[in-house]
Amino acid sequence: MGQRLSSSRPCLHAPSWLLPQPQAPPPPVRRRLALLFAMLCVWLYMFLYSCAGSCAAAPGLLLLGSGSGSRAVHDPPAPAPGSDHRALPKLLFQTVPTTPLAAAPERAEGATSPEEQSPEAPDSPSPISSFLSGSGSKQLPQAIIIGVKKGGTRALLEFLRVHPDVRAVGAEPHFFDRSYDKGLAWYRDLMPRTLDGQITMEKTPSYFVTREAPARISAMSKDTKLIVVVRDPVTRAISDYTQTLSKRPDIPTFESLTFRNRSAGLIDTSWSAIQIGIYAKHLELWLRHFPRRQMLFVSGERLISDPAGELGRVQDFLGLKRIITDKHFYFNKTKGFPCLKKAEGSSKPHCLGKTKGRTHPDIDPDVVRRLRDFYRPFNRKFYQMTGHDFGWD
Ligand SMILES: Nc1ncnc2c1ncn2[C@@H]1O[C@H](COP(=O)(O)OS(=O)(=O)O)[C@@H](OP(=O)(O)O)[C@H]1O
Repeated sequence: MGQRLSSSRPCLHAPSWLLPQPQAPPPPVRRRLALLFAMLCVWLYMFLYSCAGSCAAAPGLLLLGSGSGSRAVHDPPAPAPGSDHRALPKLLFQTVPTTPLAAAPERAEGATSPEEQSPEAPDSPSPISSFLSGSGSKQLPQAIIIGVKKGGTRALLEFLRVHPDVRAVGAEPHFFDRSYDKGLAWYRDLMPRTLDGQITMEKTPSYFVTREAPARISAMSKDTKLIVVVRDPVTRAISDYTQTLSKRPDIPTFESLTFRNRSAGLIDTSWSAIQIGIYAKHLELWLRHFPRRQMLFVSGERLISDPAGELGRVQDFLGLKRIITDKHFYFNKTKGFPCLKKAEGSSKPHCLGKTKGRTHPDIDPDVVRRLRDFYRPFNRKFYQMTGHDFGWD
């Protein structure tokens, strides 16, 4: 273009200084402008591309949003000496009460923390992602984090959402336990839009202990992949209690709630904080509807000590490219937990909210020991059922 301009000048048969000043900037400037424009286009393209699957989390855009947004063990379970192993067979074959936790006092005040419904976990697509996913559609989830309460389910979902091929509803839908009568169309409408190749996910930790959930999820799709984040049941129970205590500071002590009869050493298995941790019993019901290969058990402890390692297993299980790696995490000393260097749809570091990673009250070591003895046979059974020793004993 620069050449054409200069070659046209002699045609005017006039000295160049007599010619009118050129309208367009000199060629190098135009070249630079063109380059700048091209770079802007590339940047814009990359921005829109990265937003297609993730801008739902960009708070500034939400207002404009239009939609809703080891070791393998094969040994037989061996009850430890002194443990309450008499309870094992009975509990394993007992049916879990209908929506058991809903009936428990802890559930009355809501199992979900405010975080579960807060904008920290938004699920509405941004205008940009809506624009780009105009061809996208809402799908029923192909994978669900079904539990366990206080296992680390929020951390797992927030970490997974970094993956461009994962779209997840932020709040807990509680469809298969509380809202099943609303129907699958209602449930699907809660989901974010997805493009081809993207996976739709949700997490509701109470599903794991809801008797009807396995059959209901299987009726939706037998192929649904199920993820369970499990954590030492004793620590889990204390975490559960800590959450309740934060809302109702007047509740009895953990120690007194633990026992039906303390001097007789009888553990109160009707207390949901205790019952949820009998993982083997709950798992039995799931295995009646789903093959084990369709379930992934994530260690809540390793999710803290090695988040990238656990996320690697989860990505493999979901058939996703391993995109989330160590590079995505840093350890935040103040929080005392791993955090994301960049949250989904943001360039800022992101730790989970203050309801995650609470300080637990000190519990009488004797009660902790008794609980460890109580859970040991159930844990062993669980290791055997899952093929993984989670190392809680
Ligand atoms: N990265 C990171 N940051 C903060 N917290 C983390 C993280 N990874 C796992 N955890 C643990 O997650 C526990 C809460 O579990 P859930 O998210 O499943 O709780 S809930 O059932 O949804 O209420 C929470 O339990 P508490 O420590 O008892 O608060 C944490 O220990």
